[in-house]
Amino acid sequence: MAEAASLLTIFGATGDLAQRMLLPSLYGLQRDGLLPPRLRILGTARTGQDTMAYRALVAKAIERHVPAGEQDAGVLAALLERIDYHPAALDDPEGLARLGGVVARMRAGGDVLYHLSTAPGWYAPVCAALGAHGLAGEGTRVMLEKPLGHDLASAVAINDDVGRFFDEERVFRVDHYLGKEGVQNLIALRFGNALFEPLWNARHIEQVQISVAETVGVEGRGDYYDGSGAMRDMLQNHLLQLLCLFASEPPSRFEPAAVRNEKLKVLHSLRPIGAAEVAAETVAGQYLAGAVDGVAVPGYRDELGRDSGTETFVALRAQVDNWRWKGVPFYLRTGKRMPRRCTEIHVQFRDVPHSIFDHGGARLQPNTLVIGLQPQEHIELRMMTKTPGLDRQGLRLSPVALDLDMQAEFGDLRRRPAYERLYLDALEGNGTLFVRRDETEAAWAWVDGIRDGWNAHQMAPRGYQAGTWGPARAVTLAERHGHAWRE
Ligand SMILES: NC(=O)C1=CN([C@@H]2O[C@H](COP(=O)(O)OP(=O)(O)OC[C@H]3O[C@@H](n4cnc5c(N)ncnc54)[C@H](OP(=O)(O)O)[C@@H]3O)[C@@H](O)[C@H]2O)C=CC1
Ligand SMILES: O=C1O[C@H](COP(=O)(O)O)[C@@H](O)[C@H](O)[C@H]1O
Repeated sequence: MAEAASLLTIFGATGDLAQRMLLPSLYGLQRDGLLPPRLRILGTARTGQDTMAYRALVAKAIERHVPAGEQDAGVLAALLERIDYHPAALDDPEGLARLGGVVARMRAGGDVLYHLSTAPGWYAPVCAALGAHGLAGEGTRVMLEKPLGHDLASAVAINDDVGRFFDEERVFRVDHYLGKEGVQNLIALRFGNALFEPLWNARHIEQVQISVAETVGVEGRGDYYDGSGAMRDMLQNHLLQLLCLFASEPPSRFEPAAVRNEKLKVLHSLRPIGAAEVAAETVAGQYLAGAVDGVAVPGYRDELGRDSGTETFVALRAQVDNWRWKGVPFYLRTGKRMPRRCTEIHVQFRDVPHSIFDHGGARLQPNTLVIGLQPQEHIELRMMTKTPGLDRQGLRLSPVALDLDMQAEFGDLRRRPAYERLYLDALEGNGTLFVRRDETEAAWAWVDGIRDGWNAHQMAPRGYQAGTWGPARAVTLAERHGHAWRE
């Protein structure tokens, strides 16, 4: 493991992501005493301001985005004490050279973590400038925000540009879902219990559903989102990462190479969905005006203020062609303006081979396991049990849920932003919960095949009313195979 960084330099330190997520996460780490003791933080952006003005912006961001019950003047003061600001326009070589001087001074011979929280178009010039000033060598690492390209070719170009200055072990590609407690709990559930592994395969599992539903629309990010859509914004990264963690073989260790090698094998086993399959195996949708939580909301095009063929919903049936998963459908879906916010994995086990309880029309229901990631973390195992009481026809059975509620189990848990985990790990040089180059490129290759198929058929997204679970066609996608989405 690398030495803990002595300097964190955040590019884009005045931006929305920095204010809503990054600074509150650093505050959380400061509060829990988890920041490396010597760590200094250097914020940089285009805005011309001094350190005191930037510290005032940080204080305001903490006040707005950290829950009131977690705010503490002493913690804030200690965090602000670590922070400096230096303005630099990324298209100004002299400005970048001056910034380089500040970095060289502040790192004081220690390791540096650069977090590029800017538009990806800046990654290449920033890395080149760091390289030119001798600030990209050993002891430095770089954390990259998504989107990492909009297709395979653009992802390769970004990776090549960054790779000219930073070796792969020093590149930390963010998928913030990997920093979520619930996602790490999926890893714990699978590899910390002997119970599930024997059942975790096509012999015992009938179907798997991975749903990431959002109630929000595009929230002022319309310009970015309209060039992206649900497939590239969510499915290419977050949903495929969840699929990989669910479906991978057990890694030999919880360490970067072992975990990422196993995830990569899953991506390579995904059966391509191309022009011949897209109509049957995928559904794209775009929300129309409707109501979410009883509040009327406009349609996507009205929100955007222009016409658009971008999908805000996608559902598909994926197949992982390997010994473990042959024949098991993985239904993935994600969408904006759904009825409720919910990220969960639903596993349906196979029916019992022969039922001894088939009397009076009674039917056994298959066991199900629900791994809830958001908004609450919970694990629910649904099993058939005897219905209490007497019945002339024999035993009657009912489904009952064994429910593990993490809040109830572990007390009043603080909801940690994913970036707390990600910063902690990147500062210490641990890439286990970051995405390796080959993973992101394999994910793009698979998604590009689907998008090429859509383009070949000129498939336009189907409308769905805001506040519903997507176009009716998404229901038939599963029903055709005898399955139903869990809602
Ligand atoms: N916001 C979000 O929820 C999410 C964002 N991301 C990604 O994070 C990155 C940042 O996003 P976000 O914070 O929303 O973007 P913003 O547009 O809010 O912020 C952009 C930041 O980049 C700086 N910047 C822009 N142009 C220049 C320039 N020429 N020279 C120097 N600095 C410049 C801005 O500085 P200044 O203010 O001084 O102009 C600002 O600090 C993007 O890659 C985005 O895709 C990923 C997931 C979610
Ligand atoms: O990466 C993204 O994720 C958010 C959803 O993240 P969550 O942590 O709130 O589940 C999504 O809204 C955004 O469009 C996307 O870029």
